Amino acid sequence: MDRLTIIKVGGKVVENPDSLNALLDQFTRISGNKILVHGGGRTATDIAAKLGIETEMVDGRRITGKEMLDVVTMVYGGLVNKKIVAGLQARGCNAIGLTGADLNLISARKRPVAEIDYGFVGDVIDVNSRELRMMINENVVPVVAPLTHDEKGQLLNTNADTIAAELATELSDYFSVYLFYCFEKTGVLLDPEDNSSVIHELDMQLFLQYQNEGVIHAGMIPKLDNGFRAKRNGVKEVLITNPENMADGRGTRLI
Ligand SMILES: Nc1ncnc2c1ncn2[C@@H]1O[C@H](COP(=O)(O)OP(=O)(O)O)[C@@H](O)[C@H]1O
Ligand SMILES: CC(=O)N[C@@H](CCC(=O)OP(=O)(O)O)C(=O)O
Repeated sequence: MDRLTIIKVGGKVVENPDSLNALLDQFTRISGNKILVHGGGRTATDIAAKLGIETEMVDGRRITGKEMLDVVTMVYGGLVNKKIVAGLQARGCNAIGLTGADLNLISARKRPVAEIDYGFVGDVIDVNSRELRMMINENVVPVVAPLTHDEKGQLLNTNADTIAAELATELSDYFSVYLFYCFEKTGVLLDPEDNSSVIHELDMQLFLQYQNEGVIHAGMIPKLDNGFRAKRNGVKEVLITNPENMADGRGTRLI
């Protein structure tokens, strides 16, 4: 099977022009089939605040009311996605920006209300990769925003780490998929303040242990849950890394 590299880039890298440029430089250098999935949570929070809309996160997921859904649609589907596409085109990389609604790429259902009402947050039901594969085979580079739809006209907000894991899993029927979660630190760290304390290999048992000890917390927990799920479901390699180290395969490898 041919290799496919999927890079997911997080909000802290995206919001800073220098780190975004570094990421786009590295991404352009990756040879062969590739997809970029982006977040942008921090940009959405900033723009929502400017509009007087408060952000509330629960377990790394944004409570997405009607107004917040409009903000994330504009920020992820518009501002962030198109900035990245233009940046890649400037580097000679023939990118196309997509949400999960485009080409019916990712359908989802609104998360049922339990103890918490997440609002317009979508849990992925299906990934339709047919047209995506046609594009990849034509050397077009998809840039995917963290928005899904319910096939009845409702857009939904879905975590970008989840989008990357779902795409990687679906595409592993057709490609040998390498999934890189790229964020602002060098990998999963023993000490979150020390970039030299990278855990080079992480298995499920160690993940649970570090989670219990509080070494791994916050946004890193859902990221690793997604990464391990992708690995269990056929993705060849999952690496947690940063823009500088991703090309060399340095960071935390899930085993
Ligand atoms: N052990 C750890 N190593 C590295 N980061 C960690 C760790 N535990 C918690 N984190 C936190 O997880 C965050 C990454 O998760 P998140 O903000 O969701 O990333 P992204 O921007 O890619 O969506 C880091 O910014 C860091 O604060
Ligand atoms: C449901 C949900 O939480 N969606 C995320 C989607 C963006 C995202 O995941 O961005 P990062 O990768 O930058 O964190 C959010 O709105 O924050």
